[in-house]
Amino acid sequence: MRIGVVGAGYVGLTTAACFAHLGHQVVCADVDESKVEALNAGEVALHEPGLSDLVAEGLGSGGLRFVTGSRLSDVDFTFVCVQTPTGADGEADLTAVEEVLDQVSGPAVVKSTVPVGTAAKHPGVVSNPEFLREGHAVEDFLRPQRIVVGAQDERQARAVADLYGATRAPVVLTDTTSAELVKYASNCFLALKLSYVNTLAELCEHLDADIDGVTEGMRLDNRIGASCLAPGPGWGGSCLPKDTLALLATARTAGIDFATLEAAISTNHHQPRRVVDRIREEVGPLDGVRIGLLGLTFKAGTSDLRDSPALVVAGILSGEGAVLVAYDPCVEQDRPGITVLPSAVEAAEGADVLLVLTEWPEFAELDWPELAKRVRNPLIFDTRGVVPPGKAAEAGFRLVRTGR
Ligand SMILES: NC(=O)C1=CN([C@@H]2O[C@H](COP(=O)(O)OP(=O)(O)OC[C@H]3O[C@@H](n4cnc5c(N)ncnc54)[C@H](O)[C@@H]3O)[C@@H](O)[C@H]2O)C=CC1
Ligand SMILES: O=C(O)[C@H]1O[C@H](OP(=O)(O)OP(=O)(O)OC[C@H]2O[C@@H](n3ccc(=O)[nH]c3=O)[C@H](O)[C@@H]2O)[C@H](O)[C@@H](O)[C@@H]1O
Repeated sequence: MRIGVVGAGYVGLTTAACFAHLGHQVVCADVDESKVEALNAGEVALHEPGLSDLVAEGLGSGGLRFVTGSRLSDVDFTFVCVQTPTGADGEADLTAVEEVLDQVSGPAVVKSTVPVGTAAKHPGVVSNPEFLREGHAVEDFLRPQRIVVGAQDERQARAVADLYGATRAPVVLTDTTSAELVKYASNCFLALKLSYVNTLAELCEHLDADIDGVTEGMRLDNRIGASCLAPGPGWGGSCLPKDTLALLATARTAGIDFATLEAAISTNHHQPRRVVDRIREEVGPLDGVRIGLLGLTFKAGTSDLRDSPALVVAGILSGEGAVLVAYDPCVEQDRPGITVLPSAVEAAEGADVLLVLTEWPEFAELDWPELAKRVRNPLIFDTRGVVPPGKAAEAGFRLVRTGR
């Protein structure tokens, strides 16, 4: 099939490259001219395993090309993959989506996360929400756990589902409104789980229990499931925060009191402050205290800093006068109030505290004796549970772990 994709961000570029890999003829448009130029030269700025290879494969075979703009012609389907940031009152801002939909001539398929009821306002528009995780975008697209397609008639829905043919995932065909709600319902459920576990971690600290043991016992129950049970400095990223606010706004408009979702959001706001409070309890006032941050991205496996809880924690620390340096395997540029250094050892130089904010696996393998030589005070706060307690203790560090 001839597939058009509008938007070459995380979702659009992955969609375009993967559909080309599945044998379709794909053209991907973006308004960002420099992005399009780089992509046509095979340069992929996103840190996504396998994505550069698929883009190179598509460009090489002629099955994938990039153009500047929003309007595509001579395609069988146009996938809309532009951003939907938080707008007024928490609702998703549909400016970019509406702009693209106004220009599509043939069948349009919305992959962007849009408020429930959006597709129904546009005759013939199909909803096909995307569930990929950053850092696993290609893997999740090619081996999805499900494909959800909402359409006004079943034949149209089936035609869109068939585009994924080779992925053999379970397919849910439904109406557009339900498909749009599946997306928000899923992201918000993950947020509920994460806020629940972050509060459990806080409780563990007061009860002298160990969150790792607690979640190990929970995750063996299939009904609970194994994912989203690792506590951290709060959930972030470009989607969970905006999608929780958007569903809450939808519920408010419908006159529904979505108390569990509201609680998940307010619990999350409390997490960065909790990290800072715990550090202050240990070291006293933070003015002039040098802190070596390990990790800045919103989670491991991505270079994405959008809505990163690590940056929220850093902002509070900096507001209290702490001096911040950082190391992150995927971040090179300084951030406001944070000097970014090229290695963990350099971030440890002269530090009063080391603070782990992202669960990069390499943080489990750091040269602890070398770090211990560099710091001024051998104290580590680990909000992600990645630092091996035995090795840290052997090197002379005192380790404080969230939820333990
Ligand atoms: N990032 C993720 O992991 C996931 C995101 N989503 C949803 O997918 C949508 C897109 O998200 P991302 O890919 O992260 O966004 P992004 O911000 O990375 O990419 C959006 C792209 O669209 C382009 N664009 C904007 N307006 C345009 C227009 N009128 N014509 C052509 N191009 C235009 C931008 O230049 C940008 O390159 C959002 O609704 C998001 O909620 C859904 C699942 C996963
Ligand atoms: O709509 C979206 O954009 C996507 O949002 C999330 O994907 P993503 O934002 O890539 O991140 P997750 O891996 O879900 O993590 C979200 C946040 O929760 C945190 N988290 C996750 C898991 C966990 O056990 N503990 C934990 O603190 C992460 O550090 C991160 O800050 C969903 O997992 C995807 O299914 C969805 O498609």
